[in-house]
Amino acid sequence: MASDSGGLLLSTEFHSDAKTTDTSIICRFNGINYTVHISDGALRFHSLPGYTGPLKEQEIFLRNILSAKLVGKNQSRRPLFSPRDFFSRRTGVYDASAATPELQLCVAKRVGEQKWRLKTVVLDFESAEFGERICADIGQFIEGLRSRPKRLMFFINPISGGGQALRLMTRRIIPHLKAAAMPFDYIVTTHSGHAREWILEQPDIGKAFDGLIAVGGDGIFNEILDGVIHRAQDEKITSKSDLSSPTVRVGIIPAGSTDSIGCCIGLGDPVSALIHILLGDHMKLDVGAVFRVQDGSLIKFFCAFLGYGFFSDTLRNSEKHWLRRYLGKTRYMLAGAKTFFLNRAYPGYISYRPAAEAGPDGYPDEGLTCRQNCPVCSEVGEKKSSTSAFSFSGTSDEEQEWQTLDGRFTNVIAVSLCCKSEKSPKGLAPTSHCGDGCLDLLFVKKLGYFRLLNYLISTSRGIGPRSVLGENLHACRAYELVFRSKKPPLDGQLDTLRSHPQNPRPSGTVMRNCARTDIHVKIYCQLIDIFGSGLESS
Ligand SMILES: Nc1ncnc2c1ncn2[C@@H]1O[C@H](COP(=O)(O)OP(=O)(O)OP(=O)(O)O)[C@@H](O)[C@H]1O
Repeated sequence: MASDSGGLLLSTEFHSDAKTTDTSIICRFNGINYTVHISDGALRFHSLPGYTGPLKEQEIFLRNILSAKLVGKNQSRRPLFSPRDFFSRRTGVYDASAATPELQLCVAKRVGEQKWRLKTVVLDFESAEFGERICADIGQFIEGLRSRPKRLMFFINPISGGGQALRLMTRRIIPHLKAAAMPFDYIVTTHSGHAREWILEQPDIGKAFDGLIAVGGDGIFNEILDGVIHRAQDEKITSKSDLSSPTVRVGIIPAGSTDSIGCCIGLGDPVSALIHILLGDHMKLDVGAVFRVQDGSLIKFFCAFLGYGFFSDTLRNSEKHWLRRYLGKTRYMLAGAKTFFLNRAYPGYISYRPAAEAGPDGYPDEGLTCRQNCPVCSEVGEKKSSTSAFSFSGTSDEEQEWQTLDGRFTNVIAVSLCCKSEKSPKGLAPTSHCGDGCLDLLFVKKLGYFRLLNYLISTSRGIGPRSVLGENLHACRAYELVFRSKKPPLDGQLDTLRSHPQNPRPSGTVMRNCARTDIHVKIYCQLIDIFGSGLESS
């Protein structure tokens, strides 16, 4: 997992030319004269003798510089973010004949928790030659950063978040991309499934782009996810498949109504999410897959949440087109109120293969949460890269005993991330990890109105589900799950399971296409590489 906290420099890839670094180059920075040189991957400024102010030494980490350009001093004094820079009247072109050029650096800066912004730093040099040398060294360093994307493709869902995605793209994202000199293409989707179709049709997507970025909510991101995973496989995907990881990275700029995936990996703020993409920060994510039990065929991939019962009924009710287009986030409140008053419970016959290292009673309600450079995910990642037998299950040990459970459930959820959002600050499963190769399963048995309300309020206040639900909650961490809504002929044995066409319709965003089908859910450990660096430790 690559990450950058604040202004820390992480790279040692730069080997500056000794002649350049040893020479004293004098520049003016924030009105103060400094000698400047590059060492240990940073531009270092030392004030000249006689300076008595507080800013005797300063540094800018090269790792955080996104672009560097020389402009003639009298040609452009505008900051890089002036909207005028992005239209044809742009005039900031370096003129070698200008006697005193200035170097404009576009620098990523952490300005708060999970918040990054681009700043323009202007350095005035005594001579054009000095400016050119520093600019060339910075350019060479940036070129050498292999994790930095060179070209990006954006998919903008015009209906995400009640129509905010397009506005966000034109007003904030494109100006920042231009400031960072990042080449990009974009598609404004015209229909559901557009992004996925486009990805599947492209001959060499991994060569053309270093990242495919969703601008919208979790739905458009899942389309991209589905497209890139299908592209990476040579054969048809079934429940027996061991999937290859896509070569192209994916990303998300949150502009949807809930943006759960973005929130779980520290990308709740759109501009900060873009800056992580531009810096090339990336991490691995588990991906869940839903198969038909009957024939093992793939129904869908998911990256955060799979549900049956309360949350999925709410999502399904909120998916009505006109609600989505005009009501944005409010639609979840209306749909939630309707689901609450109906207070349905559904039968479920469940088998699951528990994860080896689950807590004392099978599930760690309190414990280590997934953060930047998470030790749990790193350990699993190392195991994955060193063991050829390692498949989806987080371990090469396939001998885990299957467990069974049945009853009537108000809510059944399987998550691969903590599923944080504005409505649930700690998430539906606060201790879930992004890349541990496990599903967190939460089975909420039938609840009365009072307990249901209590559960919903506590979720929105960040209180763990176990303390509220007690014995009404069965929670566990598992590698795979079989869910049936009608009693199976033989419990716990995958080979003998049959589908039941007369089953009630399962609900939820992921399950809605698999009406009347028994499902087999598997988690694929660290299958995709996503731009982002994880939640910062608070
Ligand atoms: N042009 C389009 N017209 C209609 N639907 C689209 C279009 N482009 C994409 N979609 C579909 O819209 C659905 C919802 O989109 P998305 O999740 O991005 O927004 P949202 O619902 O506002 O956000 P969230 O999922 O965070 O609540 C997705 O399933 C996607 O396939």
